Amino acid sequence: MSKYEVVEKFVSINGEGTKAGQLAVFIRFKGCNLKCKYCDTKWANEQDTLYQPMTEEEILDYVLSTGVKNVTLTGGEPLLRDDIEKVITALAENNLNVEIETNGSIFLDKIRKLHKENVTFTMDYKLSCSGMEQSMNLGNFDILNSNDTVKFVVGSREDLIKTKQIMEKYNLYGKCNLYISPVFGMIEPEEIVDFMKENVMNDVNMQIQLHKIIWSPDKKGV
Ligand SMILES: C[S@@+](CC[C@H](N)C(=O)[O-])C[C@H]1O[C@@H](n2cnc3c(N)ncnc32)[C@H](O)[C@@H]1O
Ligand SMILES: Nc1nc2[nH]cc(C(=O)O)c2c(=O)[nH]1
Ligand code: SF4
Ligand SMILES: [Mg+2]
Repeated sequence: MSKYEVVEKFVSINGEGTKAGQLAVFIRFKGCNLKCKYCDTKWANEQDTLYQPMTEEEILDYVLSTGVKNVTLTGGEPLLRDDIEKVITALAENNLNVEIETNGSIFLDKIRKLHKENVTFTMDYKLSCSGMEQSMNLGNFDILNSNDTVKFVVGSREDLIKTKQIMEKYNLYGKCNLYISPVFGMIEPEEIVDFMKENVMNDVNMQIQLHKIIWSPDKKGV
């Protein structure tokens, strides 16, 4: 049985997305194929970062031991491993709500074809401030459904303008949950609200990462 490189596992309040404010178990996997300029988890992607090798069974046992029904697979980039579907299937078959935080560069078709209703994507669309926009797999917009989320992490007005353009170009309003999130400390949340009001952006959610308010913004394990 293959082992997955888990850099941290913890229970916290989900600070982001449609389940923000709810308890969730986090499994953070090592390594990423992108290098977003703003990444708040760079440490998880360094070659020499320590990790706990865990089988899918050990991951499942840990999640079940917490009694928490929401689980977020994140990283780093959780979908880097070809066999990650074994972890996803094991969790989904135990009636857990499985959220996959993914960076938008990996085609989601294979995981969607598992046909698990309780597996949802929270997919970033990387904007200019990340420096990774060219890595986006635009085919994913045809795969996402109303249970999924596209998250736009914005660091500037330019990013906000592009966000609106992408939402319109790919007709995302009403198709899936839409979230705009500030790059922490890089843009005032008020600027996002003003932009949403200026453009009457109905059906869009503005978020602030709750865990960076509850704890110190760079605290691990929360
Ligand atoms: C650390 S990433 C891991 C999952 C995946 N690699 C991705 O980027 O979606 C989890 C989420 O944190 C967001 N994030 C990373 N650094 C951030 C920052 N400095 N401010 C706000 N959000 C940030 C990412 O955009 C992503 O939505
Ligand atoms: N509390 C908390 N909620 C989160 N939601 C998504 C996270 C992530 O890093 O993917 C995250 C995180 O790092 N902490
Ligand atoms: S894709 Fe996610 S983990 Fe990778 S560098 Fe960007 S924010 Fe960090
Ligand atoms: Mg995080």
